[in-house]
Amino acid sequence: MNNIRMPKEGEPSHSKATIMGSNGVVQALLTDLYQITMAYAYWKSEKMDDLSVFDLYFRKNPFQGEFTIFAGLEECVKLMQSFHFSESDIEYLKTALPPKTDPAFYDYLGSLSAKDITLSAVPEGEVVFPKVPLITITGPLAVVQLLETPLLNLVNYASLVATNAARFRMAAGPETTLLEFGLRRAQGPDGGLSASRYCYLGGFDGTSNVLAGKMFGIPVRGTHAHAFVTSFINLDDVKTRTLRSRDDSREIDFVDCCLKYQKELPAVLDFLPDQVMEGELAAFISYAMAFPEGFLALIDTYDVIRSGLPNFCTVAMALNDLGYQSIGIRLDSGDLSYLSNEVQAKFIRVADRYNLPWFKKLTIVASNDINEDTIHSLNQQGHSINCYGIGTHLVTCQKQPALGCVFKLVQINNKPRIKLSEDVEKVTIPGLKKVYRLFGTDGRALVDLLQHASETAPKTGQRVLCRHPIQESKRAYVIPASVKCLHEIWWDKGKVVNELPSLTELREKTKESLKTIRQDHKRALNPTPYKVSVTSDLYTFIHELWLESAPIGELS
Ligand SMILES: Nc1ncnc2c1ncn2[C@@H]1O[C@H](COP(=O)(O)OP(=O)(O)OP(=O)(O)O)[C@@H](O)[C@H]1O
Ligand SMILES: O=P(O)(O)OC[C@H]1O[C@H](OP(=O)(O)OP(=O)(O)O)[C@H](O)[C@@H]1O
Ligand SMILES: O=C(O)c1cccnc1
Ligand SMILES: [Mg+2]
Repeated sequence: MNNIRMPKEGEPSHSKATIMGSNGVVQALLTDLYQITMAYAYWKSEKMDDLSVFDLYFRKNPFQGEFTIFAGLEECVKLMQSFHFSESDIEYLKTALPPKTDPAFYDYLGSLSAKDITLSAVPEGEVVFPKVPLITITGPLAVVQLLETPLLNLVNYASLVATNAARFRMAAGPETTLLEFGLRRAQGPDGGLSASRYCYLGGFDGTSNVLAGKMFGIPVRGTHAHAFVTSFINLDDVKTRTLRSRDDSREIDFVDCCLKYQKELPAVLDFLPDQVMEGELAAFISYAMAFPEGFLALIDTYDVIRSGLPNFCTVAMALNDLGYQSIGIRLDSGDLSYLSNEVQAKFIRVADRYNLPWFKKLTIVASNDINEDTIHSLNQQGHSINCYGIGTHLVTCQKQPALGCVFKLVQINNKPRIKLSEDVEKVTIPGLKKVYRLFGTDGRALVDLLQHASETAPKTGQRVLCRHPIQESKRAYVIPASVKCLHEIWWDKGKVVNELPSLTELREKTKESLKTIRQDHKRALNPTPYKVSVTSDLYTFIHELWLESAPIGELS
């Protein structure tokens, strides 16, 4: 069945890592040229094996929000598994780098792998905040440098679109079905596939993208388009007229049955039979005969109230005579609040007149350029929509098309490094760190705390001073009711060392993680920023290194 239905318990039938195999485009050459030129210069200066630590993090939450969903980690770990330069990669690089490049560099490149890399990261699907290292990579400088671009590429869009999806989910509420319809508008084929995958992770229920269904086990859902309706001119276009009942006991002339209801229903629905479009009725009959168990009709091709809705009810009642319950309708234009309420009111009339309670619960799908604000506005106005089909705004993240994750060197050969900036928010937090999330007694997250890797972990019930990393006066004592170390190691010594959850598990994780975040951090309008802080020791250390690294100016 291809029509919309609620996902069944246990769907999708998704198996772990094997079918989620990394995208073939993700490979060592999917990097910026400057990573390779830097690798050459590191190699020439014999720095390539310096033990480096890089943090991947973002500085600002997207969509004027105060939270982000971390996504893309599985693909990052898979990149570690596959990272190497093939012979043909190296042949190509010989043409791209200057002719005087030392040929021994190519032998070095050919020998590289991620076997000496350690990747620690926040679990995928966790809610995360600015400045917190989402991923920390430790390993030989040249290799880690080469990983910068693909890692950022894998995390930025995945996290952005997962966050967007989570925001749509929060706007729509937990009971509304959310379907991703974005493939046609996505940024290319890979953008489309990633969108489907990470929108599901962020809380969508299904996708229209069939390849994403096959690759990732996401439930595939869909209705039909206006073309299907406009391709039928009149009832002569219905070639087969008979349909068997659901229990297979009888066969009737389905078109005649529909015409019987077309005569009967005006008394219930107040429509004029001569105003309904015959071609639309023919289209609905044909679709219903193809999918009698899953009939859902797009009713806005001509006129929702005068034609689409009466035609749907006509066909749905005829199907009911044969024991089939229809699924519902889709609206793709007009005032979605008004129209959905009108449709629901008419469904109630039919339900009451024919004593068919399920008619009150038919699915009302709304689509057409829907964004987060539209959903909030519809909620305010009142509506009867119980399913949204969302494409363009969701997958292109039109409200904010990029997340600004960066990848910064924080330590080299055990020496912490700092990158200064005129913009204090851009100053890096030096050194190998640990990240803890401190929770209150209500189970809600209070603050994230960064500290030196060597400091002892904060303890439940013990007061800890949490300082703003930059602003001296901003600090607070926190007594956590519980403490969680946010990072886990996923890749070490050439092996995946942690179980990679299935996509369904990641979706669940996202939902659970969001529950631990206070509502005021998640609200759509002017949300409260969540606090990300550092320990006193780390604060002092940052500021000492800052002063050490900033030359003193002279006024003359
Ligand atoms: N009640 C509503 N409140 C706020 N926004 C709405 C409401 N109903 C629909 N919208 C949004 O308003 C926009 C209307 O789109 P548009 O101006 O293209 O008209 P349309 O109804 O699609 O017309 P058509 O497709 O027939 O040209 C869409 O983005 C839709 O999501
Ligand atoms: O509006 P979106 O959020 O992107 O959702 C997907 C859209 O794609 C389909 O039609 P399409 O936009 O191709 O044509 P239409 O505008 O004429 O309906 C569908 O009817 C939706 O309107
Ligand atoms: O199935 C649908 O209704 C659908 C799929 C993609 C885009 N718009 C609508
Ligand atoms: Mg459209």
